[in-house]
Amino acid sequence: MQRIYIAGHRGMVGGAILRQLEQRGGNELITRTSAELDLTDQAAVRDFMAAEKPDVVILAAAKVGGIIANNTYPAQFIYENLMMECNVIHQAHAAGVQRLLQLGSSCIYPREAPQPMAEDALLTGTLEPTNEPYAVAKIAGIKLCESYNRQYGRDYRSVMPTNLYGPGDNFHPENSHVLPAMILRFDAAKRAGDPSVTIWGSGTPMREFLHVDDMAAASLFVMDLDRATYEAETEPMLSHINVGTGVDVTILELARMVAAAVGYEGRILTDPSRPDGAPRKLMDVSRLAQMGWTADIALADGIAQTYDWYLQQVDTGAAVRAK
Ligand SMILES: NC(=O)C1=CN([C@@H]2O[C@H](COP(=O)(O)OP(=O)(O)OC[C@H]3O[C@@H](n4cnc5c(N)ncnc54)[C@H](OP(=O)(O)O)[C@@H]3O)[C@@H](O)[C@H]2O)C=CC1
Ligand SMILES: C[C@H]1O[C@H](OP(=O)(O)OP(=O)(O)OC[C@H]2O[C@@H](n3cnc4c(=O)[nH]c(N)nc43)[C@H](O)[C@@H]2O)[C@@H](O)[C@@H](O)C1=O
Repeated sequence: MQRIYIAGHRGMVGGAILRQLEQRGGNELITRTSAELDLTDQAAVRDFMAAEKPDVVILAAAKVGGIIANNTYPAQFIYENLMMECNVIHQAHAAGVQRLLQLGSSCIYPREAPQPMAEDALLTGTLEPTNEPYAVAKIAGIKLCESYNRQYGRDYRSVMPTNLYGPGDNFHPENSHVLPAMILRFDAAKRAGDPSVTIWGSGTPMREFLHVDDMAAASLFVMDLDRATYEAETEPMLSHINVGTGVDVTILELARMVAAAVGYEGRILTDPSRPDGAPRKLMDVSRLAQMGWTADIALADGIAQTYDWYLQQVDTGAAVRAK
């Protein structure tokens, strides 16, 4: 039995990891909401780690949002993420935690990185400006883990997810990521009988989408690897692993898929006044595949399942997260 602290257990990814660990059974799971433990508060995190002394920490808490949120609140994205990473990683070390898994993001890679983007593309070029502050914080997270491993012999691992979606996502009209925003907008247009739906940007950027249940499974797969296997695959100085499907679509293709899942038959218009962001960010997932993990949930199935979940929330009057 291990005592596992899941930071961010009410979020989309943390929630999925919590569900899978609960299904497994056999471990003691430790959780705190942000109201109970603000991870940007160094003293509070120090006291928590010292009192709880978990065996394993999973860092799935972060300041998260789509392209407009990243571009509108850059100070919050860099400050809160750096603080959470520094506090959780350093105080875990100070409390003797030997294994930690943290989540980064595919936006750590340069805007013009060769596609698909392999782990060693890190720090080889200029970042996408719309999310540079968030990406810098996520790169710092990788380097924190690498540094504690090098200096103190810790076993701190980093997974770099592609764009994620699924139950528990944030359905805010401005601040969310593209997939929940489209579900919200196409569903509302269908209900209102609107003749068209407008999506942001040119519709030409390409994105890769991974269902959150696959992401949770991949996170636990990486967390469970024995140290020799993990280090053989990551090399001592390269402590992060890409997680994705290896397949991407254009934003316009995505819009057509969401419209089909929702049953919306009107026109799809684009809005060039909104930013496109990175032209493409397809993950090279060969390392993780070599270790034995590949994604399971096809995008069309995942969208249909997420839309069912969304309708169930709306129909039962349960709150859909929108922040
Ligand atoms: N969603 C995506 O498309 C992608 C996500 N990621 C990464 O995956 C991880 C999880 O993201 P996701 O689940 O989508 O994010 P969510 O926004 O769904 O969840 C984030 C969680 O972090 C917690 N949190 C935020 N600030 C604080 C704080 N100051 N103190 C304590 N807890 C805090 C919140 O806790 P509470 O609910 O208690 O307030 C929240 O539940 C993040 O590292 C993110 O960067 C990477 C790539 C893509
Ligand atoms: C996960 C990732 O998420 C962010 O990066 P992003 O991939 O650009 O994220 P996004 O989901 O917001 O947009 C994807 C694409 O879709 C287009 N798009 C169309 N219509 C809507 C729309 O209605 N909403 C949104 N948000 N985008 C739309 C949008 O213009 C863009 O071309 C990062 O900041 C970074 O934080 C990060 O790690």
